[in-house]
Amino acid sequence: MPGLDGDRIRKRLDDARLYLCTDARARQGDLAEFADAALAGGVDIVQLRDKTGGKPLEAAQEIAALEILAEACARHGALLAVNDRADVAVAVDADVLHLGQDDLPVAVARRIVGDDVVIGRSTHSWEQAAAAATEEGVDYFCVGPCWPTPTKPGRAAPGLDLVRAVSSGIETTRPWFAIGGIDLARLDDVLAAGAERAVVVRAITEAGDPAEAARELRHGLTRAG
Ligand SMILES: Cc1ncc(COP(=O)(O)OP(=O)(O)O)c(N)n1
Ligand SMILES: Cc1nc(C(=O)O)sc1CCOP(=O)(O)O
Ligand SMILES: [Mg+2]
Repeated sequence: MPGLDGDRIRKRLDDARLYLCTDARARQGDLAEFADAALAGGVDIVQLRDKTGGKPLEAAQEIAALEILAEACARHGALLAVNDRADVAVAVDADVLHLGQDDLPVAVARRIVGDDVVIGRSTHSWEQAAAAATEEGVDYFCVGPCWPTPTKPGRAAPGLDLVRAVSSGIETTRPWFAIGGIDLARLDDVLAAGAERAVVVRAITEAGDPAEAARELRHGLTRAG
């Protein structure tokens, strides 16, 4: 929720279970309606991630879409996340900035966004996850892909083996999320591997009923603790 201080954002991050990444271009004008539905279903964090056709959004389009998502997140008490760009996160007063291994270094991003934005990191190996669990400036990390996914073509999947290894072998107070190929049918396997939080794209963006899809996923995650 834009306007929260870092402590409150970190508390909400701790409580978060279901994280949605959504595009904007493919939604053809229904971004607000779609976001409201997903949030009503129980999504805790919404990230704008639009790489349709392999091309990121232009900054002006990205900010316009983020303003729509910011209003929806404010209506539902959810956190707004920006992907990749620290300048855009500042521009829209986002709660969260998500960085991959090839994005801005965390220390550089932290200097740009300050302490009241939480920073997340993608990880795809034990070494990267162990680093994200301790690196200064990182608030949460993601582990995956759990399965190969068309949403991130070319990204080799370490699979649930990595989720199991992180769950049993990395002691951290930082929240971490499983990602990649997760849907309702696979959720029990993700939970059994030791994850308590999940990031999804298609499981909600491609659902006929995004509110119901989010509700079922959130229910599964809540049941697991
Ligand atoms: C919550 C979340 N987790 C992972 C990613 C992937 O980040 P990255 O590896 O930088 O790839 P792109 O999404 O930027 O293509 C993410 N965006 N969000
Ligand atoms: C954006 C992204 N990052 C990943 C990672 O492993 O870091 S997997 C992924 C795509 C996840 O999409 P879906 O839920 O549609 O499979
Ligand atoms: Mg990235």
